[in-house]
Amino acid sequence: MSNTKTNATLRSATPVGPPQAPGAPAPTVIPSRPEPLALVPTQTALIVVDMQNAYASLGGYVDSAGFDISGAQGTIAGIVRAIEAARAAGMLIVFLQNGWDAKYVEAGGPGSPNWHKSNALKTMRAKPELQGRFLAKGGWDYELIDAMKPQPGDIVIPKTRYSGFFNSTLDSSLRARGIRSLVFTGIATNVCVESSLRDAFHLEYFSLMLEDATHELGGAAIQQATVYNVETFFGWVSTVDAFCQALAPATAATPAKPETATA
Ligand SMILES: NC(=O)N/C=C\C(=O)O
Repeated sequence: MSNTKTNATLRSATPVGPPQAPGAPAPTVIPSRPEPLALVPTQTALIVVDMQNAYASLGGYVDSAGFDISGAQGTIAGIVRAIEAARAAGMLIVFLQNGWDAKYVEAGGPGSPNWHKSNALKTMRAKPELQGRFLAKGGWDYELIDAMKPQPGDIVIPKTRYSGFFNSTLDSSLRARGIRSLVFTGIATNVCVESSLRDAFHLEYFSLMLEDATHELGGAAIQQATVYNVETFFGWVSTVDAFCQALAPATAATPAKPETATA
């Protein structure tokens, strides 16, 4: 929770959200900071960022590279609850999946900043016995964790860089379905979640981040930095409990209608 003076001053009780055409379904108001956010569930997608063994399982890439993922279990439980509530309310569920082909061509060579900054690539270069282990399509590390297997109607979108919008079909998939608002969950708060949410802002989506359904790479202060950035500059911040409770009436009124599977 961010307690800055600036945010306290700018907080408001009046809901905001995408404009609605006359006759559009009534929005659901999610308690959030700095204002409540009004979302129409059928025009909203829950984005699950990179919940792969690489980021959420012991022995995966970030664990092997030395990051602390001891909090990931709580994050997983929060995401599972958010997915269930979102699906029941008729929201689209989108799983982002980060990685590259088995030969790492998509990762870029020394001419790409990704080659120099990716801790997966750096760890494999430092320990050649691990070469091919991390984030390679077809491998265990790349797979979504067991708790998050997509269901019919969900969408899985591969990506090769931190932002889910870069060189991917995410934006066109959302626009084709009339999606105006996004709810962000996943790992890592400060890398792929924040990169994707920032791009969503520039593409005119209203973005909500569920802070307890995200996990950082770098420590608690890093988590707070992203929460501050989202709340102050790029979107809105809420919790899994607040999200699920707000959607409960919508869930009762709107039976889930899965779309044609594209996963
Ligand atoms: N999913 C992520 O936030 N990834 C962060 C770092 C990486 O992929 O190296």
